Amino acid sequence: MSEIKASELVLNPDGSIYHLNLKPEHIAQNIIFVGDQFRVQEISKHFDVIEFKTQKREFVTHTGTYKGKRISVISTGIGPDNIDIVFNELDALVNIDFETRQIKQELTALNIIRVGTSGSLQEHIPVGSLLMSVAAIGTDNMLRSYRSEGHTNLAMEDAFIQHTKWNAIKGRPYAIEADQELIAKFRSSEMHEGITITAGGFYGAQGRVLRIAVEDEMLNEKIDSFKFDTHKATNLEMETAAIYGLSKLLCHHSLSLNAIIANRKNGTFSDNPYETVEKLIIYTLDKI
Ligand SMILES: O=P(O)(O)O[C@H]1O[C@H](CO)[C@@H](O)[C@H]1O
Ligand SMILES: O=c1cc[nH]c(=O)[nH]1
Repeated sequence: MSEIKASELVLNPDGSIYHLNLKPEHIAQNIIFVGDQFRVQEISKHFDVIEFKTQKREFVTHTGTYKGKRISVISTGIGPDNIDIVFNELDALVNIDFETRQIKQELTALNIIRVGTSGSLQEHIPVGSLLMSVAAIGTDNMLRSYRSEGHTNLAMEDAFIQHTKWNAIKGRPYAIEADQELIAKFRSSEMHEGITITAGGFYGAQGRVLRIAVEDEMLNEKIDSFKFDTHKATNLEMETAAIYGLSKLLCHHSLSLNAIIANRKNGTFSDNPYETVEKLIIYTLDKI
């Protein structure tokens, strides 16, 4: 096997991976992703001990233990393009030997839980709710750079395209399920469940109009009435489908949990988003 070149697997002078600034020994097998870098400390403040901290750009990592369980919390920043960076670098940390620059014979699967914020599309899921993404549909195209055939749910993609009369100029949405064992572990009566729509932007891509007209002004209403099997499309955010897609391609286990801070149906935004995020953090740490 030929070695992966310096231009492809980029390491810093100290041997850490390029953007995340991490070496293999710095990360746990259980990982929590957050978007906002300041949310990392809101999670690690609950740890018994923090053994390691680092930051480069928006990528902050704290590794420690919570009730004896080793966990790393990593901020991804905003959007699927950032997930591409974080996911590939995390996978390299566990599955590529940095000395030989070869893929390891024995691969490690990470458990990744996203603790994110999101906007609900449904009247019955108000701000302040918690929601688990049982599946996600990405409208951002990030996964389409990879050979994703055979990994995505074609039937769900087709149903979504048909239901929304999706304009092909925006690319083909990709649909992926969450890890079934993690769904079972995190399920409870406190948690709504639904299909999350991951957008490549906060404004036009989520149907928000300030000064520029959107390509399809009815899109959110069409998404709001989309149902596949037993689940409805419930919420919009910017990372989940990308996480599920790369997890599937690289054989990791992922689940995305959402603190609902906006309700697009009735036009409301939470007065106290941090309270809902804190509720989700406690919920996650107690189940992980
Ligand atoms: O709160 P985080 O985790 O960043 O998640 C949501 O908030 C950001 C937009 O404000 C996007 O990243 C979206 O997915
Ligand atoms: O509406 C929302 C709220 C949070 N994050 C998003 O991406 N969209």
